[in-house]
Amino acid sequence: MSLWAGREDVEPDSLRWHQVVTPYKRASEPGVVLVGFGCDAGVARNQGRVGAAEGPRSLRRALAPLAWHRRAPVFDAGDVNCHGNDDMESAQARLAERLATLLANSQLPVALGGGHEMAYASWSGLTRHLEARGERCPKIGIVNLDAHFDLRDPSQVRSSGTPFAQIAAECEARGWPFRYACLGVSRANNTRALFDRARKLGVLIKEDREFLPHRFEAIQRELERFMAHCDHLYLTVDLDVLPSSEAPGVSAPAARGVALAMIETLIETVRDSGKLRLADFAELNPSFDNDGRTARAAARLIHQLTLDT
Ligand SMILES: N=CN[C@@H](CCC(=O)O)C(=O)O
Repeated sequence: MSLWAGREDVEPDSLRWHQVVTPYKRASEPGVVLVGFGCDAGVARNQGRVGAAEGPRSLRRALAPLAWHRRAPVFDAGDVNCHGNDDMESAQARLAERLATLLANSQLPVALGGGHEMAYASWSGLTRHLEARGERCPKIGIVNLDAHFDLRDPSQVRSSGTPFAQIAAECEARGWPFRYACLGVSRANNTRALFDRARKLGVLIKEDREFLPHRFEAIQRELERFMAHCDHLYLTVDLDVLPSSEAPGVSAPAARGVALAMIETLIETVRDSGKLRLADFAELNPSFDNDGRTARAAARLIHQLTLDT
């Protein structure tokens, strides 16, 4: 909680996040709950640049000074931390458990990463919650804003590059539909094998180069059609979807990426669907974050996602 500090304005109605965020308690009224995932074991296993374990602290620092425009509260439920490479699966299980509990308490969890291996934990938490509620075959839509499919074959090693392949396999085992939209993917950074797997799995694919001003409305309509066929939405944002000029602090900076302005609009579209159950923001690596640009961009996106006015 010590990270929630900063400037205080004397004028009335001038609150900032750090003055409003309070520790989460089981009896807290419904609101947004932040949970950190201090883990980059998945990035290490995926041979990426480690450092994302420090992401949650940096994200809280970037959120703290932002102006407060919400009506409903925001709580901080602390961090789930990973203790070394061999602890990744256990950390994912702990995060899943915490998210399921928050969902059961009518909260909107927003998880702060951490490597993108957190996606498997987020989906597992939502699944656990829906199963406990007796939903037999929920249509969960995953909206992933990402330069990468993260559909690598998990049979050898599970990592930040495998969560959606793990989720697809679990959906198949349960007889559930796998509804996955990957928006912003880079052809140059995903092999043919990954594109083939994505096509076989029926993934809604939008490449980074399709995000042009005159095509953007059509992409939004496609996203709306995708969401219309889902009961519940899980939004996951890998910050490497942004251009490296806007997000240098990630494991794999994007040469092209999708502009923050467009990503923000997509996030608002998901927010306004009425179906959003949880969200996460992955891969922030403060060691490479010149001038805190990536943390600021992520904080702005979280701010927009959680606006309730
Ligand atoms: N979550 C990121 N996944 C990317 C990472 C690529 C990289 O670090 O170079 C992937 O597996 O392709």
